[in-house]
Amino acid sequence: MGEAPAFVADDLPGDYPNGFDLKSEGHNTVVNVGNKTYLIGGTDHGSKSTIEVRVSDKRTGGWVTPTVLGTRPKPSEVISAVILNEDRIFILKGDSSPDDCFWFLEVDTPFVQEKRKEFGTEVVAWSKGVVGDAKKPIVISGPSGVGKGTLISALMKEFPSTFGFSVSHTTRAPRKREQNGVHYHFTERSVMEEEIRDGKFLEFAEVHGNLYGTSIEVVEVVADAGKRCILDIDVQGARSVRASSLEAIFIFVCPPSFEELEKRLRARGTETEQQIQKRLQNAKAELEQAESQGLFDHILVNDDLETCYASLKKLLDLDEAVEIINESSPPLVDLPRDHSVSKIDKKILISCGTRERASKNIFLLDLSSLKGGAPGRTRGLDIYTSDSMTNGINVAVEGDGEDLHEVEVIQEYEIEDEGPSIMK
Ligand SMILES: Nc1ncnc2c1ncn2[C@@H]1O[C@H](COP(=O)(O)OP(=O)(O)OP(=O)(O)O)[C@@H](O)[C@H]1O
Ligand SMILES: Nc1nc2c(ncn2[C@@H]2O[C@H](COP(=O)(O)O)[C@@H](O)[C@H]2O)c(=O)[nH]1
Repeated sequence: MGEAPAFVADDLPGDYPNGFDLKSEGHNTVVNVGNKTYLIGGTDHGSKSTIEVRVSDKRTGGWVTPTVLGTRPKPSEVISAVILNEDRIFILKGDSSPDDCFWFLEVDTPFVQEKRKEFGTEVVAWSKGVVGDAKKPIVISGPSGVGKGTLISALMKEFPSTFGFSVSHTTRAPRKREQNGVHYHFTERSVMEEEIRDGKFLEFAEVHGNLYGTSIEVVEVVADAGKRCILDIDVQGARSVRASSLEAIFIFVCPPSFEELEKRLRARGTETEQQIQKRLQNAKAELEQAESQGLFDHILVNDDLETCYASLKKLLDLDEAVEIINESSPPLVDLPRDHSVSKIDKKILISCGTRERASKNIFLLDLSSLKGGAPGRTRGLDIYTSDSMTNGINVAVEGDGEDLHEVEVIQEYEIEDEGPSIMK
């Protein structure tokens, strides 16, 4: 079992850090992961009003405020936590809306380890848990002028409810007809550099002499709208996303020939001769890198536009002009305010009821098929009610309900075949 203990002041290595005090005890949870202690919660949120995190290394003592990546959850008066794989903490917010009760705080995933090196600070990353199996984001790369934007526009036009475009930030000047916030978030280099230092970007790269980047927030906004995110980014960016926890499908679009690429770039008429030369020069390197082992899942040759678009739809499993709206809208669960959690293998048991009045009503959260992670969303959570489990589950609540954390599973439980039930 990897259950986090309930908050007790004695668990703290030292005094309360800033933003946490005695008043907030019930709103906090303390989790020990390896040599580190994580204090999650706090009441002194100020105007930002989000859950705070402090970290203490048992070897050095004292509290550190980490660099926090991803959207932070709103505060909760009832927080429970469970450690998963020693690299992330699963958080349940008992008094939150159904779409806001499951969260993951990544503390030592490969993404966090990389960012820790990059920033030279303690780093944690939030990711919201999504019930059900939302589809993976799509990363589309390829040399400038190959037709990525044209293909993406066609997809967005034909399937407006399915896809959401990740509007990048860039320091390049807008072209005629490009709108701020629609095609790009046009920004000053100094502002973008500061935001990069603050950890706001999933990835960023210097491309053709300008800075481009995908903000974590943009990807989360698309996911929260229930849409599948499409990222149009260069090969360096694709490499960074591949290294992150954001599980995506990576597609590289190739021109039929270098001459045709040059023709398209010139015909578009948006770059100066000098810029065209630079983009063509970079295209050579990008075409070579497309072959890098394990970087791209699919390579599409954009010769005839219609044929290429049909191939793209085929590999994304899209039926001709049939858009399934809300296909993956997640099932909802109303997590009771009074509950306790325990972990067995890859399953989490949520027992309802107060400590004084124990109830045997149990929800089971299956974590075995988790996908994705910070930044963005952790998908694939499955919820089962005690009704949908056979009587193979036999839970003994020890004592008089005083300590509901002591839940002992006597037999292995089975789940009926009909799949996850939807709880409201
Ligand atoms: N299959 C095709 N055949 C001929 N022209 C095409 C084809 N696909 C796209 N084009 C044209 O090529 C030009 C470049 O396309 P687009 O702007 O979509 O490229 P891009 O890959 O998004 O470029 P960038 O990376 O610079 O944004 C456009 O004028 C577009 O109309
Ligand atoms: N790494 C990233 N690359 C990006 C991003 N947004 C766009 N791009 C790539 O830049 C070039 C040039 O684009 P243009 O609009 O100036 O023609 C192109 O290859 C895009 O894919 C980003 O957020 N990150």
